[in-house]
Amino acid sequence: MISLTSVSKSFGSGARRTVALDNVSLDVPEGDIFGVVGQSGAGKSTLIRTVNLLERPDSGSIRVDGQELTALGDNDLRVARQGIGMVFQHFNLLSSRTVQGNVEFALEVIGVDSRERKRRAAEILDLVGLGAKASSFPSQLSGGQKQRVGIARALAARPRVLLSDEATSALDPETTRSILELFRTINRDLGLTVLLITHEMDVVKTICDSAALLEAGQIKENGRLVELISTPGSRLARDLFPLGAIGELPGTTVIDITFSGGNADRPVIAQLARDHAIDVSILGAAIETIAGNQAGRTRLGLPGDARSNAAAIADLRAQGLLVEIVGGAAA
Ligand SMILES: Nc1ncnc2c1ncn2[C@@H]1O[C@H](COP(=O)(O)OP(=O)(O)OP(=O)(O)O)[C@@H](O)[C@H]1O
Repeated sequence: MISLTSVSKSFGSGARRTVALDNVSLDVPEGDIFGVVGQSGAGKSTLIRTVNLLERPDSGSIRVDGQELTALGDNDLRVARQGIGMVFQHFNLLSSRTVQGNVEFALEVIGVDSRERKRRAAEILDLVGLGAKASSFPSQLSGGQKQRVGIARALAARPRVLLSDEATSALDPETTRSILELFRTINRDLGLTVLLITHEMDVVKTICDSAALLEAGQIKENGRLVELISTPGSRLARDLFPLGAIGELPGTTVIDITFSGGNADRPVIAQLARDHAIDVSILGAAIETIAGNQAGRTRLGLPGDARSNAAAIADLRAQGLLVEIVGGAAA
């Protein structure tokens, strides 16, 4: 649905040149909720702004819903942008207009007539749960309600794609959850493809089907969450199940076991004790529901070095479990 191919963008020139996007290629499948994560300055905002050409890339191609946007003239681009809604961190509402007026404004600028504007705005405000606030002004709303107006406005032109630029970053955890649920509803009921950027792993964990890790303008990892969590060494997977630092454990091999889907309920500890006579220490555990599936990571301490635990580790791997040796006694 969204395809970025070899997209690069830099700002400034000479010694002051900053490369914000460095040869980025990314495919967001239709109907997906796709999260791009990265630290401050990684290039997330620049990336999402290139998708509707709010930021024009220096090179590369951008296809949305089958259309090559960089090849379009101004008029065609204006029409194509109607298919791409955008939600912002700071809502960007018009303070002099009511809630209804803010949503209608999005339709006014694309030439929808007054009666149809009213009808559609009322329908969308109901969808986002703000029907009762139609005649309030933004200053009379909570942060979460303001963001619902932002979402209603983004949906007004009936887009096929929704871009979210840190939409929940200014909201408290409970409000964040309700807005993320709204994204999920919109995605499911309207079939919208959602591309969001965030610096919060919790957002990815809660609603994303797929994610990409952006670092210094480059995509370092990218894929469906269910696949990433069973990819050895995945940093995204590690961030989804943070188990903290590994302390000093003399004479112990430390392993992380990742469970997902069908193997989430294996009694591995009992089995290690029974089949290999190992006294296992549990050093940490994180269980989450990722993309609708239960998944988790358990950190175990096994007495002895990696070589003396080789048979037990091979046994776990033979059962299809992802086992990573993350620390421990030298062989
Ligand atoms: N208009 C601009 N002029 C100059 N430099 C810019 C501009 N926009 C972004 N940059 C630079 O490009 C890099 C990427 O910025 P960007 O805002 O895309 O990162 P980000 O990951 O969204 O960061 P944050 O999470 O802090 O918003 C940064 O080094 C930033 O300073």
